[in-house]
Amino acid sequence: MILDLDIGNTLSKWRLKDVASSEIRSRGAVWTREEWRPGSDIPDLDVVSAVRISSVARQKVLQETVELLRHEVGLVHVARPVRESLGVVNGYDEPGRLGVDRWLGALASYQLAGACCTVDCGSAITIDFVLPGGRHLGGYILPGLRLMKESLKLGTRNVAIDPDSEADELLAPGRNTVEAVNHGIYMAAVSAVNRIYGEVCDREGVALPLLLTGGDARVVSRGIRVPHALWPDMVYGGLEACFPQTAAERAGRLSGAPQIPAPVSLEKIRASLAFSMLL
Ligand SMILES: Nc1ncnc2c1ncn2[C@@H]1O[C@H](COP(=O)(O)OP(=O)(O)O)[C@@H](O)[C@H]1O
Ligand SMILES: CC(C)(COP(=O)(O)O)[C@@H](O)C(=O)NCCC(=O)O
Ligand SMILES: [K+]
Repeated sequence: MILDLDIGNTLSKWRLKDVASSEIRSRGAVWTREEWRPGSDIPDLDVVSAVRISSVARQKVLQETVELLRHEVGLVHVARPVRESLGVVNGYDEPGRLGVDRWLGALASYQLAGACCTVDCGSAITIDFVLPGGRHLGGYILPGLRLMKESLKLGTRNVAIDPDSEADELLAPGRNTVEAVNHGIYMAAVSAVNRIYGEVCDREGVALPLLLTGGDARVVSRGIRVPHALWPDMVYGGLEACFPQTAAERAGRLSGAPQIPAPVSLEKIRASLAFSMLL
């Protein structure tokens, strides 16, 4: 089995993948701030022959995790952002400073769609762009839904936005504090994604495929006006692309990869941008 780890600022996600069949056997998540120890929440390491890690948590979390795993597993791959990989050229002035989750998401999406806007809705919401040809432009970082809510300190942090709510409901004026906060931050997040996507496509003169991932991707998706795909395993896809272990991975097939809907035309993107600027 391959153990894939995606350690974010809030949750450490894991999944076990069968080397022979390339199937995902199990998955789970633990809070990152709690010490990460194999146990009831974590799979049995006896069956693991290789580990692949993406981590944006404190250095210490990664160090401890790697130390622990090296004792038990022969092969431990830790992903790092680099200047160029798999046809993508990192847009950061200092490539090593780009969050590795952003880098892996961009690599996976570029492999799948040839060019992309990737949106990772986790503790932070990150938006990255890769042009046809592989130039990563850099991106945007804003607080995620949960962080925005916590920063208001209105005692609403434990009331999550129901991911099944309709966008129309979430965009209506709130009639109590929880609603007002939830709808406010929702509006902030989806407006930013819609606007940034439109601005960058306009600027670069290309309608890019749009892909979403992260714990809040489903709910953010409801407010995105243009065609897009949800890919919960996008960061894992980057690990597969960087450190292929199975026959399917070596052939470039990324697990759980979605169908990518054709983006709307650049003319439409520009028209909607012009309209929003009138308001
Ligand atoms: N069951 C859940 N437990 C915790 N957070 C969740 C859950 N479902 C959705 N979320 C949302 O997902 C976010 C975490 O998403 P994730 O992509 O795992 O973030 P990160 O990679 O930063 O750890 C939380 O901030 C929260 O808003
Ligand atoms: C921006 C992030 C905090 C997002 O992390 P996440 O929300 O997935 O936990 C992470 O990608 C990170 O630490 N990046 C380093 C800074 C940068 O990308 O510029
Ligand atoms: K994120």
